[in-house]
Amino acid sequence: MKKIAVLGAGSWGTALSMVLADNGYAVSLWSHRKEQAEEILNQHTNQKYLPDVTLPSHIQGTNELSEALDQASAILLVVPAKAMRSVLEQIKDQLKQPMLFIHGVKGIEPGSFKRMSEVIEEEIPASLRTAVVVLSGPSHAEEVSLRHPTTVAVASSDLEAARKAQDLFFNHYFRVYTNEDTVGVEIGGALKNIIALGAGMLDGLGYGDNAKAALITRGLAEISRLGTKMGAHPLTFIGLTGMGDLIVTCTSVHSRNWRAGNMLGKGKKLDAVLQQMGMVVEGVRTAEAAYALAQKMKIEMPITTAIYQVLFDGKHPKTAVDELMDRDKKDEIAPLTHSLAEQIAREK
Ligand SMILES: NC(=O)C1=CN([C@@H]2O[C@H](COP(=O)(O)OP(=O)(O)OC[C@H]3O[C@@H](n4cnc5c(N)ncnc54)[C@H](OP(=O)(O)O)[C@@H]3O)[C@@H](O)[C@H]2O)C=CC1
Ligand SMILES: O=C(CO)COP(=O)(O)O
Repeated sequence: MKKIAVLGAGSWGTALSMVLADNGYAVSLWSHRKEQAEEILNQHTNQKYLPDVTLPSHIQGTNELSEALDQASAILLVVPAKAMRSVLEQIKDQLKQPMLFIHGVKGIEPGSFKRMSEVIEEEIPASLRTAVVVLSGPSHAEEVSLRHPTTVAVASSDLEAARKAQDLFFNHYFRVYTNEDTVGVEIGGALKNIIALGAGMLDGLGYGDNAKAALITRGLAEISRLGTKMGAHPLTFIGLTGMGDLIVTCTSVHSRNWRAGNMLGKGKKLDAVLQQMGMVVEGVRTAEAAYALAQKMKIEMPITTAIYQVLFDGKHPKTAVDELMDRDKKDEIAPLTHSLAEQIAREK
């Protein structure tokens, strides 16, 4: 039985381990907390992150990175974005041969504002990695752990590596598409969390479906503007990892970003919200990163800016909505066709 090392034993690392175990792989699921690793190993549960789920017995919990990596044929990283670099620093001296690196992280590194595949490529020497693949799409861990039908994309500039990742995860309830646009898949997956915070705020304020549809659609427009400027293919944003993930995260009660936004919309303070969540809410730090990138690259991102101001400048969510509605009159499509023309020119 081939072995996969899964690093990060939160909701998503655990749910993806179940998919791999269902596909016949032995999974070594690493937690940085000893008691959690022992719970997974001995009780076959992960009560904090996926209560009421029984894990297949060939998912072995471990607190030792060396044990997780021993004999593994691929590494799946599923830690919060802010922890990615430190986990890579801990594993790089333990790698004995080049490995396939896959990550399922939807965030941008705080401070450097780098995408996760860039962080992996910086930390792991080329001689120790065969390729880097990102797995992303509309996929709440809670539903995957119930084996409900789910679709995702695996993206890499190395299409063969993406196909290998597709083979690892693909099964009758987990349908996996390949994509060659790593930038678009990573930017869509990370930035949808900011819009999901906004969706929660709208619901918390008591607004309806019109406002939510507007937020999702115009949110996607500004994500696409930034993403294409960073080199993404514009069509990626209407796929699973763009529009698909926006739909699920902005409308599902499973979404931690939506739930956090909802509490903010009802007037709770950010610190209290994050404390109550007790799980990663990637959209908060990603809002900081996207706001900084938008300023640096001179991209208009009014919704991201408004959410940033609610999170960090104490702006009331209702004031943010009012200001967005009162902005200058615009054309809907012209700025997008401009980005598309730029992309076509780049590809020529
Ligand atoms: N949940 C989901 O449905 C999905 C999540 N994702 C993405 O997956 C990534 C992980 O999220 P998710 O699993 O949901 O998060 P959770 O909050 O459920 O779990 C995070 C896990 O990472 C651990 N962790 C925190 N800091 C460190 C560190 N410094 N070193 C090692 N481990 C650490 C936590 O440990 P501790 O318990 O000690 O805090 C916990 O086990 C995020 O980028 C998220 O956007 C993507 C798709 C779906
Ligand atoms: O990315 C996700 C679903 O596709 C999970 O979103 P949350 O982190 O908001 O729960």
